[in-house]
Amino acid sequence: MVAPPETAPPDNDVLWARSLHYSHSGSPGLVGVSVGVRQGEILALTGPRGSGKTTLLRCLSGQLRPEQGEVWFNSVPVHTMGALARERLRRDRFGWIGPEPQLLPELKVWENAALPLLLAGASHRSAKHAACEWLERLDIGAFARKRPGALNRAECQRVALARALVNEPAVIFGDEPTAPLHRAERALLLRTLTTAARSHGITVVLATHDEETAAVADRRVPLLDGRPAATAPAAPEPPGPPAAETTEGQAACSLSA
Ligand SMILES: Nc1ncnc2c1ncn2[C@@H]1O[C@H](COP(=O)(O)OP(=O)(O)OP(=O)(O)O)[C@@H](O)[C@H]1O
Repeated sequence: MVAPPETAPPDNDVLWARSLHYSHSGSPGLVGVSVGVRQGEILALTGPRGSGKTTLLRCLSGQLRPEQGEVWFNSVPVHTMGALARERLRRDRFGWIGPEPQLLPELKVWENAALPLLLAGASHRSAKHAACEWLERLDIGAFARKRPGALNRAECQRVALARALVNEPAVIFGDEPTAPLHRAERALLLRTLTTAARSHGITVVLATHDEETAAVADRRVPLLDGRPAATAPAAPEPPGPPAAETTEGQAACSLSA
């Protein structure tokens, strides 16, 4: 009998990553990040620009293979999978919503929303049915037969959300999903995403530097310079600024932490 690997993830973590390292053409993106995400949890990866949130999200979702470390989805080791298997995993079990909707302009709205199902080989009829149901739930059913060009930015982002939800994924990854939206649109998208996730038991991992977006999460994992913020090396002491500047600097630090 083959002994289970020593590093197998805890049972209640749907995603689990250990000691991830990744560099972009030699410059460090992730430096030893570990994180576990529980079933049904909404987790926010927070931190300033360039702190490694997107790189971590892409490693967790199988888009990037870490140079070192492990990523597990349930009991499946994602870090040892080949490109094709990771592609299938992403298509069948994961949903993705990025800062731009990235809809195909030549396809109708429902076809855009149905893409993961159509690519997985679902019948045209069942894919259309599922896509239209999600578009209705997200209050954009009326646009199903239009092209994306007829929709505004917030409506397009909701189509992207329908596409992320259409295969009822185990995990949705959101990379700054509210970035292109105004305040009211942002709140609506977040409410829609969290309601859909809670009602369908979908786990959500959000990368964001927006406080309002992070506030919907059950838990936050702050990153800094590609590391968990708590373990990032402290910045060198600046040479003694005037008292007023020190106060301002401290306020800026506490906002970005
Ligand atoms: N394709 C790339 N080529 C080179 N360096 C990259 C690339 N992508 C990311 N990096 C670098 O890796 C580090 C982490 O970037 P990453 O995009 O993961 O951070 P982030 O926290 O998501 O930032 P942002 O909010 O700006 O997207 C940064 O220093 C960034 O400049």
